[in-house]
Amino acid sequence: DDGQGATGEAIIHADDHPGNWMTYGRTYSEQRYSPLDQINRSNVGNLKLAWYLDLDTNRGQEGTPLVVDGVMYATTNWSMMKAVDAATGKLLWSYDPRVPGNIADKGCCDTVNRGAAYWNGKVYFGTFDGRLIALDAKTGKLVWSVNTIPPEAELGKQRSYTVDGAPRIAKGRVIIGNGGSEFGARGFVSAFDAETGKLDWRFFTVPNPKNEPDHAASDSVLMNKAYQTWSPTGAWTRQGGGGTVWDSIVYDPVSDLVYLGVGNGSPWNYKYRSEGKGDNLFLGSIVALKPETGEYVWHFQETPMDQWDFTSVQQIMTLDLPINGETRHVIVHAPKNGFFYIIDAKTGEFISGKNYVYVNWASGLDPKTGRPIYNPDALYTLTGKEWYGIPGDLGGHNFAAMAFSPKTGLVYIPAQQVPFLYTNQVGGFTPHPDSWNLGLDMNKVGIPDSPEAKQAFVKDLKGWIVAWDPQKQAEAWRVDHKGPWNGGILATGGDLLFQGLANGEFHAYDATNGSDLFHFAADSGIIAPPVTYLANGKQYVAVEVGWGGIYPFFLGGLARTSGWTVNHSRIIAFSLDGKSGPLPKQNDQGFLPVKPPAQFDSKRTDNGYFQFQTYCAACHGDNAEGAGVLPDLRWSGSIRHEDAFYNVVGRGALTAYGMDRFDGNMNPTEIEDIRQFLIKRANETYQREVDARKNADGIPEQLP
Ligand SMILES: O=C(O)c1cc(C(=O)O)c2c(n1)C(=O)C(=O)c1cc(C(=O)O)[nH]c1-2
Ligand SMILES: [Ca+2]
Repeated sequence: DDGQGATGEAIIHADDHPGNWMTYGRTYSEQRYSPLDQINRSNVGNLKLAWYLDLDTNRGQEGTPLVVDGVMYATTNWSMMKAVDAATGKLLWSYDPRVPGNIADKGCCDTVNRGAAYWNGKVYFGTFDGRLIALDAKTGKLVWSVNTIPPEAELGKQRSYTVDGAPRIAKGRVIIGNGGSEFGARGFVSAFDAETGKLDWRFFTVPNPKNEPDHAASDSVLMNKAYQTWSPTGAWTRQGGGGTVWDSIVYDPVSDLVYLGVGNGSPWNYKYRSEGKGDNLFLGSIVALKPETGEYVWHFQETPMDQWDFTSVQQIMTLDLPINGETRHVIVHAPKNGFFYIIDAKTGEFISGKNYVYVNWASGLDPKTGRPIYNPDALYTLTGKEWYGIPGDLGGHNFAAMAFSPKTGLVYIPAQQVPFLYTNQVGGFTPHPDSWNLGLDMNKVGIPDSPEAKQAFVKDLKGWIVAWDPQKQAEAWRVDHKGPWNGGILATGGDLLFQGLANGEFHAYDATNGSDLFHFAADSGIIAPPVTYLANGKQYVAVEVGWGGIYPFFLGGLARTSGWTVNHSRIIAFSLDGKSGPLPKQNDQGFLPVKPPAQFDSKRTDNGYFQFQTYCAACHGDNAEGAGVLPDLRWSGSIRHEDAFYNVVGRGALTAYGMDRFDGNMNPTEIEDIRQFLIKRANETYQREVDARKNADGIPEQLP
């Protein structure tokens, strides 16, 4: 017995039953390539909607649905699970773990969920409040549920642990990480027995603040190797250090290793975090572990001294690649920092790396070690000056999955350009409970303030597919999109690529040259990756529709430049003989501008802006302009009266809908300052937004 079990063998031999999609990236290699070819270049133009299922959450949908023997298991926003007849879209059962509404603000980036794992008749998924749940795949009944966050993780006022990534299963162990590095967190992953839910091992990705044993699998490597790369007294000792594993965890049966994609530092500010000293292992790294024990095997650090939110959590893919006449089993990786890495999957040896998007923070990688050659100006926490970084905190590529086609030899990356203005917090590191704690000036970061700089920033926003040739380490061709934050990619044996876009269109492209062969109006922005499967012998392509995630939350109104849609979250599925026609017409005007109160106290609006940017902007949009996912506060009824506003923001009248109460963070005067600021912003922008609704695309001509 090699410990794989029947499901492990089925995933390893996925191509023997290509009708299923049994794990997040379809195979352990996470290539997101399906050999199915009933739908191909010659007939994809006839693709039709086969069914759709409206979801009960109109927020970001990032899930990869699994399909096992004709049943689809889809996770949706607020950590809900739905089992659906994959041929008809009929709901078979659903499971709501009842995540408390007031914890939406404990995560940085929308209450999303990226998917489930399947093993031996059970489906597994994580919840935003930190649980891992196993359900009977047939009935949807609870088998077990565990809290993945240990008490010793110190869930304190400044710490936060949320789970939104898909669990992966290696040799009967369910492995799951979490998010939280924007608030304060110490990253770790846990492995649970798939049958019983019993904790098997745990691995912390950054050292114990006192360099003491955690009695975890990571103890020896952290104490012997990692601790020396941190200053002993930096803010990380209180703030956790970061390194959350919030997305990619991959088991590779060829090397028999588990790979973790490790996230950014906490706080972001390297000067405050580690007194400007050390590489800070294992931030921005891939770490390889033994699946049975969690024992450390190797690591490769992509971003030493992280200060840009350059997570290496982005999808880890393995493939066999001819390099200098020899086939090597490698990891290919396109993390946020903008470089495409090829790494030996067994040893972690750096083979090569090249930027797949424009980058200004490094001029390249050292050809021997793979260490970035820094632009000194990019080390803004050391220079003390502002830095307009490309990529910015959202990366050249974020959670949207890339795909590889063994037929073309190309990797297809949903790439983007979203700059970020990095500005240090002055006067030392000051954390705020329940807020992003970056060590950056929240009034100045992100998007530049002056109208000219803002216009230039909008011009810099870009989104496209890079077809990347890993053998040449060069771009083969590209498909341009309207803007950033488009969906993940699926490649198929029909020589097709499928991708949903931020502007609400679903497309099929020719995998050999990018020609646009099919598009469908899904009416709402798509950020999730499509899957394909067979039901009753017929090929379907399906995707979750729903606009959200961090991009529209934080960029707010500017995110509309990717294509304005109003969110109606759904699962949609296509086949060549689909009969479900176009989607029904829905409200396509979004949150309509409502004439605001005329009066506001201009002595209070500056502090209101400060409080808003600190506590509200990450969800309700920079400078109070919404992007159509959560309520646009400029037009909210509650800004019309001081008490009404305080009931929502201070006392939590809307906690059931995901709006936490903030009376523990701000006093009534500060909350009223925010209301005054919102009325000011509503007056400044009302006419522009009314006029914008008359444009065909609903986007203001003058942004900002
Ligand atoms: O540092 C972290 O712990 C953390 C967590 C998450 C998350 O859990 O979703 C994101 C990020 N960082 C992040 O940097 C990021 O760009 C991001 C985008 C998204 C998303 O789902 O839209 N999540 C996250
Ligand atoms: Ca982060």
